[in-house]
Amino acid sequence: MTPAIAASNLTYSYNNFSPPSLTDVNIALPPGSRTILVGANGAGKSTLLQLLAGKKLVNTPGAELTIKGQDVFRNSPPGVTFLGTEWAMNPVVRGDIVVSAFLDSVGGYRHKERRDLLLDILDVDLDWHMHQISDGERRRVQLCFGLMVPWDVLLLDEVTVDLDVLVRDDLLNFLKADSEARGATILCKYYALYPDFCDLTCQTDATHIFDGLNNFPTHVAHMRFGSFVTLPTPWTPNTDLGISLDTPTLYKLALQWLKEDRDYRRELEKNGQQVVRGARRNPAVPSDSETFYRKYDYSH
Ligand SMILES: Nc1ncnc2c1ncn2[C@@H]1O[C@H](COP(=O)(O)OP(=O)(O)OP(=O)(O)O)[C@@H](O)[C@H]1O
Repeated sequence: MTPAIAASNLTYSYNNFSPPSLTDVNIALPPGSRTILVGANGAGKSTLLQLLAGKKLVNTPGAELTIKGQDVFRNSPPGVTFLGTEWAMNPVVRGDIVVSAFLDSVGGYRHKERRDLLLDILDVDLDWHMHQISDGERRRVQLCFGLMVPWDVLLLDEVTVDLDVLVRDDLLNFLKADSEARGATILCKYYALYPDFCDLTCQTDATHIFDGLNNFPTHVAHMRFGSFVTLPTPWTPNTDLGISLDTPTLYKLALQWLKEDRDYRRELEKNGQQVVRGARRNPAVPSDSETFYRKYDYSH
């Protein structure tokens, strides 16, 4: 079966001076899967999503990046939706335009049923003026606009971050049901802004009132320094991912992976293979600002 999303021999650098942001990435995601990418800040998650969306050209010899079997840059496949945060910065969507007029102007009438369902889920007021709403409200309008056209592959980069918890949960349930009903594929970043509802509502087992993020993915994957430490792997709360979790939830898994990332990085720092992060605490060495400002000190 042709994978919905595939990358092979993918190495990518933003410029010639810095190390690659992705190194030899090889993944294949089946149609209908919902994969969550876990990894520390800077691991390469957004870079991968943007490359898959065809927003940047990969020019490494031998690298291949396909969606539904088609090259994402040279032969852009139809039915791919990428939703990223930069949309909200666009002056057009911050202008004095009423939401109903905005949605009409982008063809909302062609997808009435999905548009209306999304308007309800995302709790959007059609009379809002785009320049007078909060970031989270603007994000809801973006999601309504971006998701009303049925997609085969959905690439989500951080767009659920500023939704309130209830709207986020309803949206995840919609996305899961939609992907199951149409066999559509989702790839997104994991954001641990708050624990899964499962963690909040019960301590001992996985039965809970809300589905939350825990039941959303079919696959989870772990990225570190531009590579996959764990390739996309089928996820159920009982999945054996080589870690011991008494009540495995996505939140606990992500926390454990991120701790491993930090330990790994600190080990590299100790061995001099990585620039040391955090404050510089050697008192014998004045900081740059101290050296500069000492000459202005009154006591001198
Ligand atoms: N425009 C850019 N120019 C140069 N390097 C970049 C640029 N954008 C990202 N990088 C580098 O690429 C690496 C991967 O960044 P990326 O944004 O893909 O990480 P991420 O996993 O999505 O991080 P986060 O969770 O913080 O959003 C980082 O080391 C980052 O410094």
